[in-house]
Amino acid sequence: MNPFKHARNWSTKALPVKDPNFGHPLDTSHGPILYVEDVSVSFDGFKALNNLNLYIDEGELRCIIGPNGAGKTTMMDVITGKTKPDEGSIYFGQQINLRELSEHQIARGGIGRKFQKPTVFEALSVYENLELATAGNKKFWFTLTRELTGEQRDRIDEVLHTIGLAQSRFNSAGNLSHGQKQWLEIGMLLMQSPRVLLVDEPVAGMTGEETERTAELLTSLAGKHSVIVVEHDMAFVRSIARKVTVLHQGSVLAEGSMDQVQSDPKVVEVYLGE
Ligand SMILES: Nc1ncnc2c1ncn2[C@@H]1O[C@H](COP(=O)(O)OP(=O)(O)OP(=O)(O)O)[C@@H](O)[C@H]1O
Repeated sequence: MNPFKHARNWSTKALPVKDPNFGHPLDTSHGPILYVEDVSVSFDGFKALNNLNLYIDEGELRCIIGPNGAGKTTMMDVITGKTKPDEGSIYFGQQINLRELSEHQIARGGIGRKFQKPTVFEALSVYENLELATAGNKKFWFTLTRELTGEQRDRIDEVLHTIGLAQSRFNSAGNLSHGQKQWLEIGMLLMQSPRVLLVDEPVAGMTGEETERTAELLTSLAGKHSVIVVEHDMAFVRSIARKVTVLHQGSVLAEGSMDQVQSDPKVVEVYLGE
C-alpha cells in the first residue's frame, strides 16, 4: 500500500471549534472524510486497537466486520471521542483533529453514532422524537415548547419519508416495532445532518422484512453521508457491502469487496471459517 496515498496536509494544526460545523467547511478534497492512523488503545496493557489504520471516503458505505473482541466497538469509541487513543491520529476531513475534541463536540460537529439498542422516547410520538432531535440534545422541555421553523418542519417531513415512518408520525414511539424504533433513532441522528454515521449492529433482532428495509435505508443514506456499519450478520453485510474492512486483534486484517475478503485465507482462518 502506498503510505502517502491518503496523506493529509500534516503541517495543519487543529482548528478551534466555534460552532457545530467547526466554523469552516470540512476539507475532504483528498477523498477521505475520516482518517484513523496508527491508532492504538490499551486497557490494562491489553491492546484493544493495535496500530489501526482506516480511511473512510466521503459518501461511502463501509462495513466493518470481525470476530468478537476484534476491536470494532473500541474503534467506534475512538472515532466518537468516547475513548481517547494512547497513540495515533484521528482526523475529520484534513484539518479537524478529533483527538482534541470531546464526545459532545464530535457529535455536534457531524459524526453521529447509532448504538445497538434504540433509545427513543417511548412516551412521545414519532414526530416529537424528531422534533427533539432538532435541538441537538434531549432537553425536551425547551424543545417541545418552542415553535419549529418552517425549515425544521420540512426537514422532519423529509426525514420521516427517508426512514419510512411518514404514516406513523403521530404514533407513540413506544408502539413501534423494534425495527421501526431503530429507523426512528437513525432519523433522530439525521436531524443533525451528520457527515458521518456510525451504525452498530443495525439489524440485530429485526425481522427479515425489517432487515431488508434497513439495507435499503442505509444504502440510500450513502452518498449524502458516509456510513460505517458494524455488523455480525454476514447475509446483511453481503446485501449492502461495497467495501468491507475485517478487523482482527485491533488491526485491519483485510479490506476489499465481500468476495475478496471472504476468499482471503487469513480471514477464513480467523473469522469466517469459525
Ligand atoms: N473498557 C475496557 N476495559 C478492558 N478491556 C476492554 C474494554 N473495552 C474493550 N476491552 C477489550 O478490548 C477488546 C476489544 O473489544 P471491543 O468491544 O472493541 O471488540 P468488538 O470487536 O466490538 O467485539 P464484539 O463483536 O464482541 O462487540 C476485547 O478483548 C475487550 O474485552
